[in-house]
Amino acid sequence: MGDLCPLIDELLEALRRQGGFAYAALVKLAESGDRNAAEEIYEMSWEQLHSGPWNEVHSAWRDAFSLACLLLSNCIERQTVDVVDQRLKYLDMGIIMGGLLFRSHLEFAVSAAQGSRQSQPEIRPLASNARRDFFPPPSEADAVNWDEEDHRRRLYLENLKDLPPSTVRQTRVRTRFLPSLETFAREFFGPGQPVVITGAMADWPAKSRWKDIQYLRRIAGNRTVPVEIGEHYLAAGWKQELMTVGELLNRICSPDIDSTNRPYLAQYSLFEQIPELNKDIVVPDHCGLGGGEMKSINAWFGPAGTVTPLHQDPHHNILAQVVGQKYVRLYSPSYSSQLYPFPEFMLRNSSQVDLDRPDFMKFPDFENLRGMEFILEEGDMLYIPPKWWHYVKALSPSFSVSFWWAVASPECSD
Ligand SMILES: O=C(O)CCC(=O)C(=O)O
Ligand SMILES: [Fe+2]
Repeated sequence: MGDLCPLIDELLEALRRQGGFAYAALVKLAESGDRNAAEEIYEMSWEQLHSGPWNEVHSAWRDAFSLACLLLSNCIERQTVDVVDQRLKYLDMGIIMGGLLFRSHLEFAVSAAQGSRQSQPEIRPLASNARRDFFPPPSEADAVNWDEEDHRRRLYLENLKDLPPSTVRQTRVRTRFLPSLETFAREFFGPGQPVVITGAMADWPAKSRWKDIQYLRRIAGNRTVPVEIGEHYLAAGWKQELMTVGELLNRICSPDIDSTNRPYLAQYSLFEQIPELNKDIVVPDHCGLGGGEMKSINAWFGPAGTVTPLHQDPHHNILAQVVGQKYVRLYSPSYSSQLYPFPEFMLRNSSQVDLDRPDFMKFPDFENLRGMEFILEEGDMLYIPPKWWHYVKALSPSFSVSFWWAVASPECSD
């Protein structure tokens, strides 16, 4: 723990400046490094982390939480049966909820813990009802032509009943097979028009690897991640839970999923936490356009039926559909007032209109609004320009990756 000392001193100084009772406990911890002190800090910082809005939690408390996780993971007795799993649990908690001060120590400890597993047998047995490959290839017999002009945009009959109703015929999105960067920039990026890019994911290792449950279990099965539970983030009863990827896979394969317990690993920086999965994806060249910077690369992984309600984001977005299919509805930002954004500041980028159960009495301007609707197929990339409203529903178990980037102009700096 020698190299931790300067960082602990830095943390102590930050907390001392903040004042409060934690300082004394941390001094004790720094001096003793014993388990009781680590537990004390864990509990104190956990309480602070949950004491108010996330962005108001002082960063020193997040760092204190990371440190406690790091120390506690080190305290797991070697004789413990699932010592690696328990260590990883603490380390992942530190990575997910903690600050950045001890991040590299946490990551190093993850590698060390995993290295020590080499000789141990494979993780957990599959749930009895789980199929090995839970993404069976679509059968032609189940498919209907979705659009006369575009036979590839098919819809699976069994899912038709679950799609959001439309009162007007929505328009199609434009589709391009492997457009050059120049074409993409001129026709879509520049004018701010969405497009489905096909054929651009052939070199993604993820395309074959992520269909295999055993692969995901092997790489990430015992890693803890934050999972959303419920219909969607605006619905009553929605919550977040920490669980391992193994547990998430069991739930995705379970026949008992309904809107109250549907899990969704949504908008999560999985590839920072698990760099091995990062090797399976390829950052699209498009994300360099505009000379700006990558804002975030997020995973979206869940069973059929996950919904992301109608909302807009401030960044350029390439949503890459790695496994499965998703139904997408898009509306231009020029229709924002007809989409009735929530008045509350925190929700102002979400529409009050529930696309699955639209209330035309309450939101009359929405009734005849024309958007785009289509199926995002496996291997497709959807470009969503900044501020375009989007609603997304998975039609099968699905794994997508979003790339958000900003251009080097004041309009998108946040
Ligand atoms: O795939 C989803 O469920 C939503 C994706 C999304 O909202 C985004 O990439 O910004
Ligand atoms: Fe979004």
